[in-house]
Order: sequence, then C-alpha cells, then structure tokens
Amino acid sequence: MYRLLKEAGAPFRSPLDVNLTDLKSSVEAINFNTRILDRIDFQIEKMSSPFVFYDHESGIKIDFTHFSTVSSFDDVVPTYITEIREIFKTLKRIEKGDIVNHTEKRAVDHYNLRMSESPVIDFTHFSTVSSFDDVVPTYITEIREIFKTLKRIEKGDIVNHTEKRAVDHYNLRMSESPVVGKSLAETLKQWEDVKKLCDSIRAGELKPACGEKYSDIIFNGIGGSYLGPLMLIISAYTDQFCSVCQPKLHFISNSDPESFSKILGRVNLPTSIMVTISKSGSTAETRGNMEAFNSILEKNSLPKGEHNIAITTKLSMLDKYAAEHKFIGVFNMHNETGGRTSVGSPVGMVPCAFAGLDFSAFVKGQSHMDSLTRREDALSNPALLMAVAIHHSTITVGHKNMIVLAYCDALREFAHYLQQLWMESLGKKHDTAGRVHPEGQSVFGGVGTSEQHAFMQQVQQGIHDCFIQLISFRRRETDFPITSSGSMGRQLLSFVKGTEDALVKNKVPFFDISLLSPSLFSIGMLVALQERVVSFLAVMKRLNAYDQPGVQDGKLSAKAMDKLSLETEAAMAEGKVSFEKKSAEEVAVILKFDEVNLFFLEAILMDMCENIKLEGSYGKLKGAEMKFEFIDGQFFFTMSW
Ligand SMILES: O=P(O)(O)OC[C@H]1O[C@](O)(CO)[C@@H](O)[C@@H]1O
Repeated sequence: MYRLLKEAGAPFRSPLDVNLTDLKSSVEAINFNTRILDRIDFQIEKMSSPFVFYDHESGIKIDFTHFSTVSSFDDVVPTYITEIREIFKTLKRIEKGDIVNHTEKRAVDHYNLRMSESPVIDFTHFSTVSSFDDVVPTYITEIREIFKTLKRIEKGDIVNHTEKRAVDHYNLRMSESPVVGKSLAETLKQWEDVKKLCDSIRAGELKPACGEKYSDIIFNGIGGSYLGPLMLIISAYTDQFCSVCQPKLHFISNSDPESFSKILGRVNLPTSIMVTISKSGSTAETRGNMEAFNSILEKNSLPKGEHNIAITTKLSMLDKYAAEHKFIGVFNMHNETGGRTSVGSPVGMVPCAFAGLDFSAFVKGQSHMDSLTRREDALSNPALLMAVAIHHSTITVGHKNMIVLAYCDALREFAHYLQQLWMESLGKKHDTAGRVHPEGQSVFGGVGTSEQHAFMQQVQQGIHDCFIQLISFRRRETDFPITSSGSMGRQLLSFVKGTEDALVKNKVPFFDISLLSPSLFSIGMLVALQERVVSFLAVMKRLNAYDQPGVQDGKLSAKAMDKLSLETEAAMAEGKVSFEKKSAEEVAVILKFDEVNLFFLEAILMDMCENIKLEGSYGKLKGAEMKFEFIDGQFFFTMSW
C-alpha cells in the first residue's frame, strides 16, 4: 500500500513515516480504492478506541466501552499477568492434544476439529484470476451488496421477491438466529423427534399389523426432495446402501413405471413404508408415485396409515392427506425453506435417521461453514473468494460451465446435487429489475478417477469452455497395498495430482477444495459453502436465486398434456370410436376437439398404439385395438373395437 501511495504521489518518506489519520486524507485525496479506505478506518478505530476489539480477518468486533468494571485494560491486564501466562501455556497444551480433562483422563479436541476439518481451498491454478489482491477490489461494490443481502437473508427479510418469501435455510443452523423459531437448537430438537419415531421403527418397537418388523423404506421425492437425501446416504454407504442398511432403503424419484415395478418386486409390501417428501405436497411425479403405492396397499387390504410417512409444509395437499389417512409420521418443514436448500430440514433428517446417520453432525458442519462465509474480509472468506473467482472468470473469459470432480466415491451424487442447487438458482432469464438478461452456469461432473476415463478427454484437450472444482479428502480410513503406487489410496492421490498437473499444462483453470475426510460434518461444510457461493453469485449477477419460474413452464405444459390425454381417452371410450388411417388432425375432428395441440395429440395417439393393451395404462379403452402407419413422412392411425 505504501508503495502504491508513493507511486500515486503521497508525501511519505518511508513506511514508518505514516500517521493513520494523515494517511486516510492522503488516500482520499488521491482517490484510492475504497477497500483500502475501509481498512484504514478499521485501524483508526482500533487505535483511537482502546475498548473496542476488532479482528479484521474474521470481522469480529467486541465493544467493551460500557463494561464499567474495567476502567482501562492498560491498568487491569498487568494485574493478571501470571494467569495470562498460564492461559497461553494451557491453550498450547490443549491444541497439542495433551490430557487436560484430568477427571475423565481425556484430551479436548474441539479446537483441533475446527482447525483441521475446515476445507483448504487452493486457487493457485485458477489462472483467470492472477491475484485476488488485484481482482477483489474491482468488485468492491458487488461485495458490499453481498454482505448487505447476506444480512437481510439471515434477518428474515423477504429476499425472494417473485414468490414474496424470506429464505430461511441459513437460520435453520444458526446458533443465535434472529428469526424466532428457526435456529440450530430448534433444528436439533426436531431431529430428536424424527429420530424417536425412526428408531422405534428400526428397533421393531413400532410394527405394522402383521406383527413383523418393518423391512423396507421407500423414499419418494424429486429435485431437492430427493437429491439431498440420496447424496447424504451415498456419502456414508456409497451405492452399497441398499444391502447395508436395515430396514432396506430404496429411492423412487421419477415417474417411471419400470423402476417402480422393480422396487415393488424387491420390497415386502406388508412391512414397507413409503416416505413421501414434497415441500409443496403437490408435485405431480411424487403424488403419482404415492397414489400408485397406496392403491397397491388398498388392493392388498393394507391400511395406508401404517405404511406412509410424509415430509411437507403445514396444510399442503400432502399434509391434509396424511392427516386424513393417519400416516404414522408427519414432519413439517417451513414455507421459507427452498427445495434445493432443504437438506438441512426434515428432508435430510428422516433419511439420515432411517440410515442410522448422525444428522446433527451434518448441520453442525453447515453451521461452522456459515460462520466462515460471514467474514467480511474477502481474503478470509472461502465462499467470497470462490464467487469472485467464478464471476471474474465468466466475465473475462466467458466460462459458463463448471465441472465438479470429487475424488471419492462418497461424493458420487454430489455433482448431481450441485447441478440443481446451481442451475435452478442461477439459470434465470430476468434480472432482479425484471430486465431480460439470461444467465446461468452449467454444472456437470462426477467422481475422479472414473471421469478421467469419460469426459476428461474433452476437458483436457477439446474446447476450453469450463473451469473445474476439484474436491478431495486428505485422510483415509483404510487402504490396500498395490505395486504401481504403493497403495490404493496413494494411487488415488497420484491421480488427483496427476490430473491437476495435466490441467495446468493444458491451461484449464481449476481450484482445489480439500477436506480432512468425508464425514457428515465435512459434507455439511461443503454443502453450506456451495449454497453461500450461489447466494453471492446471485447478488453479483443481480438474480433472484430462490425462485424457479422455468420449471413451472414445463409443469404447466405437462398438465395441459395430462388434460388432453384424459379427454382423448374419454372421448374415444364414449361411443367406442373407430377410425381408419387418420392423421392426428383428422382424429381431432372425429373427436370433436375444437382447438387442439397436435404435437400433444399425435404423441398421445402413438402412446396408445404402443400401450393400449397394457393393464393400468388406458383403463377405459379395454378391448380396443390401435395401430399406426408411417406414409410419406406422416403418421396415420387406425382404431377398432
Ligand atoms: O418438494 P417438492 O415441492 O415436491 O418439489 C420438488 C422440486 O420441484 C421443484 O420445485 C422444481 O423442480 C424444485 O425446486 C423442488 O426441489
């Protein structure tokens, strides 16, 4: 700073010859950047006000001005010099791992956990940012806005203006939350309730009418009501979860009769529970799966209540249905918890409880990361550095794609999880002022080294349209000797570093996030870090990160198709309509449809030709036959009874 000031003509002879107040006016006079002005303000505050502690790195300020029993620290501190010496000796012993809890003969490791479990993020090879010292100040206005927005979000202000809602996922894991009823303590209380029910099911204390222990849990949800739970369970058990967990766990997400039928083939229906997860309680795919499951229960004379649990918002369609049918468990989430950020709510709790996982470690990890990403000093805030690096990269080079490569099977679902978090949040047509300004970040990825043998060829040598987020863990729990690398774990490390080295040579920018181990605490930190980066990027790009109007477009069109499909079936069944070699347009006339979407109608007619005989598909058209012909580039349909 001294050098820059000298170059800019400030009248100082040496770095020591600087009076802070003079320095400030000189800086103002030469119109230097505002970040330096802020720093000087802090220094002046620190020097002129001896009762205020301010740590520039973390932004912590403690004001002792009105602690009247201490008139001056200068007088009081020396009277405790012996004790202070002892404090520092003990601090060193604690952090070295010495036994300091003598009654229980234990070391005390919470400081060590926090120190070593925090991620290390290495931006050395993020080549689009040559130096944060240069780049950060260019975004000072955006950074100010970021912290204003962060405070507004955490205070519970309405920040999702299109949906007129607050956004509460940060409050759910905040020790001291300003929003009543939403805090880490409240979340842990709800976790205890969830565990009580799930543990009694797992232990066989709560049984269905047949008297046997529940054997199978089917999680039914989509988007954020599926990706988070699956990601957590995979992080603990990889894809072996189905055979490892008791009761057995299954996931159904899509509307896919084939996979639904496979799940039904694997479970023992009289001892199964479907856990339906839906914030809105009305998502079509999820509702369809629950309806299909319940009609099979009914066919088998099994009561719905004993075989269903719901996670949803109060008074949603699902909440009312669950009350009506006396589901064995209903856990409510808040309206302000967005689907893609709901993993820290009952959406993540219930799957963790059934999988025997400690959800509290996950939210504590989130909470810890939130405190790091609240730091107002850019250089010590990991989310802010990531957001600046990514924003700068998209602006200067135009990188629109982010590849997430996690070197650990535990994170097999992580890229998929991030895809929703990032793309549903940042892929927007309008900015917050309502102007058309399409934005977005395409996210894809998977696990290294597997992807090394899949998409990495293009990344290394093909078009340069992406940057990479690499995630790896420093400590392993087990290992196996192999000759080429010494051990399997060492081979993985060689591949992480080998890939990074090749990326440097091929000039592909990346940053590397490394954590101690894939514990739930670490996964909580990772999730919270990405949530914050997304929040920050949304401010920088002036987007509402919390709505998803584009998804609504597809949902509404599918509803219109549903309506036409039902009307077509009903019209054909009424009077047993027959026709021969008719185009979709002609069929519309036969069925007396005035205005019709022919693109939809042709797809429906084609589907009838292929599936009309299938039990369960077109109930009203039982006994009808249908076929199609393709003549001169057009489809013609024939129907007979
Ligand atoms: O939990 P719900 O309400 O069923 O919604 C499922 C998913 O659908 C969306 O609303 C849109 O895809 C997501 O945001 C959400 O996670």
